[in-house]
Amino acid sequence: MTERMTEKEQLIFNLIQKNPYISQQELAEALGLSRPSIANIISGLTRKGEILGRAYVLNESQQIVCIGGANLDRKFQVKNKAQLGTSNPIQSAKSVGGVARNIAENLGRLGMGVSLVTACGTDSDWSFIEESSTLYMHLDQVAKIPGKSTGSYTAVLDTDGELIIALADMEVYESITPELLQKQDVLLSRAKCIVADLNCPKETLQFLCQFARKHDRPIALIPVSSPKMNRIPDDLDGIAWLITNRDESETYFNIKITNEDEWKLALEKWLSLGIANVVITNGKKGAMIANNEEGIFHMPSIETKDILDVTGAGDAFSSAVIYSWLNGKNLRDIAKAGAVNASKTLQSSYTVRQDLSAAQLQKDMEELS
Ligand SMILES: Nc1ncnc2c1ncn2[C@@H]1O[C@H](COP(=O)(O)OP(=O)(O)O)[C@@H](O)[C@H]1O
Ligand SMILES: O=c1[nH]cc([C@@H]2O[C@H](COP(=O)(O)O)[C@@H](O)[C@H]2O)c(=O)[nH]1
Repeated sequence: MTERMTEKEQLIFNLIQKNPYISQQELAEALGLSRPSIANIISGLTRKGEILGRAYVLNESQQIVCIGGANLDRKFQVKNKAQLGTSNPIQSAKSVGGVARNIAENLGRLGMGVSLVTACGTDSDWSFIEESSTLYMHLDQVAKIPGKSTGSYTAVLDTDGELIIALADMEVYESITPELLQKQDVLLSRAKCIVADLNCPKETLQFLCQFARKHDRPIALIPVSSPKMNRIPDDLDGIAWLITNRDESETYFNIKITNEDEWKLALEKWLSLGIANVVITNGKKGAMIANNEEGIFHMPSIETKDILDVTGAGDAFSSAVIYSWLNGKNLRDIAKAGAVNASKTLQSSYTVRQDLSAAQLQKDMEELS
């Protein structure tokens, strides 16, 4: 039988119950007792089994908060020339994807503390994503929306692996509203960096950019496809990073990038909108990176043989850029880390390379220079 609590023990017990984070000093002041007597009473409560332990409240300021898509990716590759209007024999594969989730996994594997904020259904697709992601990121802030399907991306490929059609069911991300994110204001206001993909609705991205400005937090925007470029916030002033590919920049500015001068001009256009650092990747042609202090650099792509799967190369690039920037590297090294991580990801059949770690990326950078 448990021993009864004394009157003072009961008072302290009630105060701790109301506020589990109350300090001994605060208890002492509230009850007009000395701090050592509070300590004695607390050990009495512990001995009696009324207090089981003390929780550590972690300062989450080191978290990178990734906001956006967590999809189930399905790949269907036809075995013979594709024929419309009939059934085609295929080989199928499924894996976890979604730009924000892919970046969160890359950063988690690189040893950073990461939280993913997304919306999902209460279905088996989410269980699969959760199981594959949980080792690399916190998933406590995921909003489960009953009746909605978890996001999915389905690619139908021809016999050489070229895309015939991709089908994107991303409706659930309409639930990533400013109201949903307001509930995460503590997490967001302490974030080491906010990374948002354009699966989020425009008003959410506008809210995040304003929030980042108000709380002086760096924010990186990552487009996911050309059609979603109309979600780019109207006011880009003070955005820390925008990492786009050629198509997305062409769509946004309604231009064509056919040579290095046009490529540079597009970077200058982004910088003139007030973004601090910009990247435009261009497949095999590499990437151009720029900011107002260091200028514009071209980082050629790394010659990559034995490409197994192109999915995730862009996300690997973006992740290594954010990681190297947070580690204080200069623009050239940042771009190089991006190119190296993308090249190694192309040689992996996984969307996020399974051998990625901070030490491995460092080794790859030394090998490929
Ligand atoms: N065929 C390739 N060979 C070597 N590197 C590549 C190749 N394709 C892409 N990359 C690397 O991946 C980066 C992103 O590729 P890109 O196709 O521009 O992005 P996304 O996949 O987002 O469309 C490039 O800047 C380059 O470093
Ligand atoms: O509208 C979207 N399309 C595609 C993706 C994701 O983008 C990744 C494919 O990237 P890439 O296009 O770089 O291969 C996949 O994991 C897919 O889930 C996404 O988040 N949103």
